[in-house]
Amino acid sequence: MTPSARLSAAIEILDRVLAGASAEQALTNWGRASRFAGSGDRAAVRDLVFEALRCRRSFAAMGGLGGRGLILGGLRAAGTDPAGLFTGEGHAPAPLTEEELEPRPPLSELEALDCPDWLAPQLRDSLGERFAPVMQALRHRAPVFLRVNTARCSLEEARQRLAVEAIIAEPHPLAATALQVTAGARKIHASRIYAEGLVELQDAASQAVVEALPLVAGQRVLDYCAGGGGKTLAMAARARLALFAHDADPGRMRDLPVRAERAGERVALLDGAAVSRQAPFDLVLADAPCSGSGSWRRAPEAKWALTEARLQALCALQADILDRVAPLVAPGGHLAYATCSLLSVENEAQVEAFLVRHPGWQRRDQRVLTPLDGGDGFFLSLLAAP
Ligand SMILES: C[S@@+](CC[C@H](N)C(=O)[O-])C[C@H]1O[C@@H](n2cnc3c(N)ncnc32)[C@H](O)[C@@H]1O
Repeated sequence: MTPSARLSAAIEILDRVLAGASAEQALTNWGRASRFAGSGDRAAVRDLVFEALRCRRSFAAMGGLGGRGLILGGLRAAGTDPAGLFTGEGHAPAPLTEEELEPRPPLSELEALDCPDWLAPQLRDSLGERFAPVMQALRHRAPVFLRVNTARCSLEEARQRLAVEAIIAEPHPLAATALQVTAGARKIHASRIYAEGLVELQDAASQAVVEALPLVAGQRVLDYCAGGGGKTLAMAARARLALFAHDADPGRMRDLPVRAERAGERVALLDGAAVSRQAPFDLVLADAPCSGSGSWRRAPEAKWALTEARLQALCALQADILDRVAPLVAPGGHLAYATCSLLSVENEAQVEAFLVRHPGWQRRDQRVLTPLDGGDGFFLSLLAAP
């Protein structure tokens, strides 16, 4: 595909996303219908689509809010003259209209930061002086991290084995298990070391959260919002635990048994009734559903889909989950509350309110990570039961 044809493909996909399709689904559908596109084309189109979604507000201000406008705005933001690519020849987008050629006003601060107006006060309050740098960081592609299963393989051994398959990775200070992949990331899924369960794709901040948990061999541990089980498996690699996983949507844990087997671990999946039967636990991790604001680099659509009503509903759900898991913790045990949110209303405020509702509980540790630390934004509060 020519560079212009890739732009046309991205425009078509973005139009579908703006009409309500998920980016992943729209990219998959386009890929299936475009057998002519090679792997380089697919990767380039994917990058164009995700960049436009991360920078949706600024690109729209520079080009217009539609697939064509976003791609146009993205070219202008990069200092590329769109006229050379929007030629109308072959599969290129049509030439610019007179309206598209009209000068645009300079970007406002929030436009330039790709920040929704309604959320800016909360993000400013939550992040303080880190507000602008964090919002800037969220406009760029997230790094790729691997978690090395250090129960079975050292970081250096993993690094060398990856290098043999042309995957270049370096240790990262956020977590002792983390390798940041600097080249060859697309080869990871097909690599032998991945098939053997010695490495998993996992953000470094997620790894740091698990590293901060007081896990000791022999403990009974419940991952209450397990999802795909990224943190469940990271906990399994830290110590020999009796490990249980639950999720309100059991379908999300579908791949967990296979992933656990690949890692050489055992995890018992529990439905709601089984959770009560198996309680109490020495540690319950509640990696709660949240705005996802810490991971907007990876899932940029979530930034534009979030509304005030949705945020309120998420906060109510988080409080409900905290109240449900508290009685599952053994006396003196721990409840670890985590979110990938940057908003204090989902983090510190949620924990403060829990401590008021549950006298006797004590906060033992609390950490806030932002993309400025290298990985996704994450919050962890470790609470000790009376
Ligand atoms: C942030 S995700 C978990 C990610 C996962 N821990 C990981 O590391 O891959 C939150 C999960 O909470 C689940 N969830 C939502 N409401 C819940 C509830 N009331 N009880 C338990 N899980 C819930 C969602 O289905 C979702 O899988």
